Amino acid sequence: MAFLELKQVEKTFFAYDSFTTAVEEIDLTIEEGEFISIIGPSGCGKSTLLSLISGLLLPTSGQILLDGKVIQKPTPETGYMLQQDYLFPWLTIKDNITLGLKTLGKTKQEEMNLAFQLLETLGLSDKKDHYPAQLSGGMRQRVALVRMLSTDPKLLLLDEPFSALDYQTKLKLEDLVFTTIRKHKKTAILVTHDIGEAIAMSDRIILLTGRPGRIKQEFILPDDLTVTLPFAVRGDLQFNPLFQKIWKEMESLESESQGDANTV
Ligand SMILES: Nc1ncnc2c1ncn2[C@@H]1O[C@H](COP(=O)(O)OP(=O)(O)OP(=O)(O)O)[C@@H](O)[C@H]1O
Repeated sequence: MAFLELKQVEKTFFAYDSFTTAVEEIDLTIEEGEFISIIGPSGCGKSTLLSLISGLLLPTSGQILLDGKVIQKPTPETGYMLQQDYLFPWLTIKDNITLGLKTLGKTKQEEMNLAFQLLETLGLSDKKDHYPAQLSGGMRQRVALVRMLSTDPKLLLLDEPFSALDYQTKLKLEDLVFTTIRKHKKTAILVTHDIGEAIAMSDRIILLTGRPGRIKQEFILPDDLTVTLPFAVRGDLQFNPLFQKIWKEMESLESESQGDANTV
């Protein structure tokens, strides 16, 4: 049985006099421990696909199964990390990272240990009594990473988590997120506009067509790159040819993209 399975998934958004099919005919299987990136032209349904996998949205047709069970609503089995950190400004870092645990009724010290261990590993233990506004953008995203992992979800959904950061911080955080996710043997799906980031971080890249997004092509990364830190992958001899190959495919898709919503 596959860890995560998408079967003929379609999502259409209906408005009063129009409809938009964001994704269609999505068949995808992801094994436990895999790191997948989803790339594609702007508006092709990448975020919609993550929302469907998270259970925040339901498919119009088709099915999504996690560990053989149909996903029908958001559950603690799935963690989400977004471009914005959405930390609560009135809570300290400690309270922000333990909020999810408290919501699940996990308030014992041993149930909170993972959160505090992660805070330490990510160099933030001296910030636990600070408020989000006192932290830099990179630190806040590290807190968001801790918050996502502290409830020990099986599946991690990363929706452009580095895109609001400056380039240097982004590269450092890529390494940190990669190491943390691999160390905890999590399955992760990253949505990104950055082909380089997809190559540097994943085992496999899924390229979607323009809207409605369908799977156009899969790129399986060479084994040696998948165990190399993202920053070092960017300097590897295999990086540029891979980048060029995917870039060419992306470029051909940009020109094929459809316009806006269809009118009923
Ligand atoms: N809640 C919604 N209601 C109506 N249409 C929506 C909704 N969410 C997304 N869409 C539409 O679905 C399509 C796909 O949007 P989505 O945000 O998933 O694409 P994306 O690939 O993540 O975009 P980008 O690359 O620009 O971040 C777009 O045409 C968008 O306008």
